[in-house]
Amino acid sequence: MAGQPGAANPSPAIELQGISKAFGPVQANKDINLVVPKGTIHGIIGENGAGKSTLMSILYGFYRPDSGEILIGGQPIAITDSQTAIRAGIGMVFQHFKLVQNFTVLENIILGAEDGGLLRPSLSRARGELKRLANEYELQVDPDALIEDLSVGHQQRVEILKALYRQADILILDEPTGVLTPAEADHLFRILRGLRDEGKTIILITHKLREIMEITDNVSVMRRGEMVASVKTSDTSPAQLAELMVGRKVLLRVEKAPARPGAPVLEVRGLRMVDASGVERLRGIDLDIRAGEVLGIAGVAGNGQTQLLEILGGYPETGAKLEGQIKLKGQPLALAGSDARARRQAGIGHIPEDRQVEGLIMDFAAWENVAFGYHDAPEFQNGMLMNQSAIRADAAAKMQRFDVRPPNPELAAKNFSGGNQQKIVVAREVERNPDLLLIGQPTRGVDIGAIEFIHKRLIELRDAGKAVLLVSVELDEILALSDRIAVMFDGRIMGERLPHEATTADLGCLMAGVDPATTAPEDAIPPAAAHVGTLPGHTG
Ligand SMILES: Nc1ncnc2c1ncn2[C@@H]1O[C@H](COP(=O)(O)OP(=O)(O)OP(=O)(O)O)[C@@H](O)[C@H]1O
Repeated sequence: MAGQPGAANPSPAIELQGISKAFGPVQANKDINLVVPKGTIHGIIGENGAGKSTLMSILYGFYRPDSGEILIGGQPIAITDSQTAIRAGIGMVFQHFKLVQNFTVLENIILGAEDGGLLRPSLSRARGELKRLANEYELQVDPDALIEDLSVGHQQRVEILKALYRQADILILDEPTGVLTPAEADHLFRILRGLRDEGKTIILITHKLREIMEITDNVSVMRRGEMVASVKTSDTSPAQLAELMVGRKVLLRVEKAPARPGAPVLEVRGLRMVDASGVERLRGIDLDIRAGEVLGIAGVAGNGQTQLLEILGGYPETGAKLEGQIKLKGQPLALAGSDARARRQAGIGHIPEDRQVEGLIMDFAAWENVAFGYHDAPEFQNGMLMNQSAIRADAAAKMQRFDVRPPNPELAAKNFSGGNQQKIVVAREVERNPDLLLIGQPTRGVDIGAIEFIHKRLIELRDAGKAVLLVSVELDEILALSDRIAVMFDGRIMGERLPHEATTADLGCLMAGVDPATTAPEDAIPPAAAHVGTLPGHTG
């Protein structure tokens, strides 16, 4: 193991000694040692399933370690539950927020703080304190807004405020930028730097090496349950970190030959959608994708991309009104009354943006999820019955090929790490060889080794003459995979570019609703677009 950064510091903020934790046969953490000096930002990276979330859950009192010791500020402490962690000054911002959706911001912030006997605030004192924290840390949010009405970026602010309200000195953030726009990610980083500069200690779990290089002081690498290195960020490089994580060299770019587009596979004309509350989400979309090409749709989340994928995939939002035409290989597809099953049978595969809600049934075993939507395929039938052993064998083979870890088809989907859940969905859809693959945020929460793998599979599908519609908020990913790029803004396609002629500034303008081709140069770059050039990504 490389030298522990700051090991000479007499009382680091956090010290973990020999932490181990098993879940049945899976050794999620194995004899982990970690030292995090006070007042630093410490990155933790590692492949999906490496054990990062387990380690942080131990620190936050969700799991008890099987063995090992935790020291906070030099003092040994038994963190038996999250109230103990909170009292020890630890705050956690989860990947999937833990806020009560139909409570207000203020209610969420004080919720739980009083049970711990930490603070017994009157509502007006709490409101005053919240205002002070929000101003001090640039975390403005309306205290009376309901959580369900806030954007994900603002919900995350509430999570951070909640930790600060409980006087956290140590803040753990698990994949905080996965759901943020580039501008929101920049803002978050400014806040984290500010917190560090006033002496708080921050642990950041991320798969994005660019973020590690940009914001952390030290970085620790986990592989298969073990801590394999802890280094000063300025002494390392993305390529070295990638190799430490995966145990081999990783291509940090996509290799592909020029596309050879064939006949049109998908033709969309004048697609409009008004949602159940009367908001027009799609305002007349026209697009074409040919066999053998990837059309990338760039855009800030929330500009209609989700609705487009859902409509094409056959499950528009309940109560939505639709208009327009969709043709698949020249055949019109019904807009009304369509369903996901019919679309699959017609040759459309779909990897939805939110794997936990739409891609998987979390309580079902992996083998059931690998067959999900395809269980009536002839090879899975045994007369009138489902051939469960064929489905299990098929799932095991696909999980093996996609390197899902652990490769255990009997494990419930919820017990796989986030990235491995995504691999299960990708394996299911890609291996069906659809004529058209719809794919939303394919690599959200996925480690670099798996990104390399998923990108390769998508290009192979393209090279086998299939059409791919890729929606991603990661501009790096759009630029690396697409043969053509369309930018969506406010329910419309703002413009189309070829990847070699697209610049991030140009795409950023389109993403902010300005077409530089039709706008005077001095007006061309709106402030929101200026952040796009610093989009956090994986390549160094
Ligand atoms: N409650 C559980 N029951 C069974 N196995 C579990 C449980 N929680 C985690 N695991 C397993 O422990 C291992 C470590 O998982 P963990 O979630 O800590 O990984 P991670 O590094 O955070 O991954 P990711 O980057 O995908 O979020 C994985 O093999 C996972 O399947």
